[in-house]
Amino acid sequence: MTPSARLEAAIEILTSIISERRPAPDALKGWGQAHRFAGSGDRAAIGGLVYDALRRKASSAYLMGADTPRAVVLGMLKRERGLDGEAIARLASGGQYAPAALSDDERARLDGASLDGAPAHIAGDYPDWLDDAFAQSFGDQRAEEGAALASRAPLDLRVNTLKADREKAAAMLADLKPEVTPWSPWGLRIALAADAKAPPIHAEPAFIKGFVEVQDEGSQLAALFSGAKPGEQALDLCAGAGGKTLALAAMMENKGQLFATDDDKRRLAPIHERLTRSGARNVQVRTPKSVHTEIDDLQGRMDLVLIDAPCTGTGAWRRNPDAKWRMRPGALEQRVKEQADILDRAVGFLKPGGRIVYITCSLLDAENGAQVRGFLARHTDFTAAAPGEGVVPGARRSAEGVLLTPQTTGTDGFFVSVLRHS
Ligand SMILES: C[S@@+](CC[C@H](N)C(=O)[O-])C[C@H]1O[C@@H](n2cnc3c(N)ncnc32)[C@H](O)[C@@H]1O
Repeated sequence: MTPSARLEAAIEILTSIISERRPAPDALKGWGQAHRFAGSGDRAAIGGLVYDALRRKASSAYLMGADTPRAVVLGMLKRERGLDGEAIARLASGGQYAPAALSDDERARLDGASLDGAPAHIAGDYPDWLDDAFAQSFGDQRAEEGAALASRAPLDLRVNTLKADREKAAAMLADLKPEVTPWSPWGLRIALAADAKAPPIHAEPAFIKGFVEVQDEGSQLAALFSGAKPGEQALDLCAGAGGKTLALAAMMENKGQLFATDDDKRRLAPIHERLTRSGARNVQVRTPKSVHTEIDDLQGRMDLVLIDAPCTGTGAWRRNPDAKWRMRPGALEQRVKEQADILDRAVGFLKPGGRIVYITCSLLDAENGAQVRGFLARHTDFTAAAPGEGVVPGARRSAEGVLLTPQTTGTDGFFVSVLRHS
């Protein structure tokens, strides 16, 4: 396909995402099935255009003075890809399979429009209704924080120290030019170009042998900040597919016990294969039963209960730009209630002096600082602390926890609080 035809396809797919409220992966897959002639390079390039348009939807529409899918895609080429009016006119040529030729107004906007004077939620590309929440978290930095959250994320890997060290893993992955991540002691980073497909990391010998796992550096740091130690008794209460569990297991060097569970057995299922590959031998997976008795025997026995809580996922918008425009206020209320319930449940599993490490991939105070303040008000025998002092100098620290963001630490957004029983 020509670059112009890819652009036309991206406009068509964005139309289906916006007008039919279709999830982006679903719309991209549907288009691929209906256009079998498109090769994998075409599909990756079109996916890159669609995701970049979603990332910069509000600011691109503002530049173009219209919020149609065509305007958003054209504006994105200027805003995200740095193309000038001339280059965009060559793509939108009006030729066969190409988008219609630029109107005079479109051309004028692509040549001259800017974001000067745009409100924070436009310059930061986040939903208008979240502006108060962003202001609470970031004050007058919210446009910059939002813009960083709208950027493309790299591919981060965590080196599994049960099997390899960073040098060895990097040498095995040399073709992909991995770089050491700035903060995590286990991280390797692979930069992704806009049109490049993510490398098939699952097919790399380093992955197959369990030397590396895919994990954002922010998620690695959240695990690091748990302070899990060899010999401890630890419970990962929201283990999901096991991203944090695997990191904790490596920190514990196969000594002590790590229990992993989750409310949803389908989410938990992939953990078994991942644990086998990792060489972790001190992890017991407790699959949920219909009546929740699977971890009753752990009451009062844990040094550490990790809660990687269900949350709005606002911190992961770099990876899932579709989600930010689909999020609704009711989802935040629901998550806040679930988080409070899980925090209260965790208390019973601690031994005296034990700690809860509460993690979200949210940037919203309701799920972070306010959630911790609520917990402390209900449980006066706990204190809160922000972990990781000196590890990540740019991160925002508060009495309740530490907040990592794409803008300050170059990671996904993560909040971590250590709640210690006194
Ligand atoms: C952020 S995800 C966990 C991600 C995982 N820890 C990782 O690092 O890959 C949150 C998880 O919490 C689970 N969850 C939601 N409500 C829960 C509850 N009440 N108790 C336990 N787990 C719950 C969800 O099924 C989901 O897998």
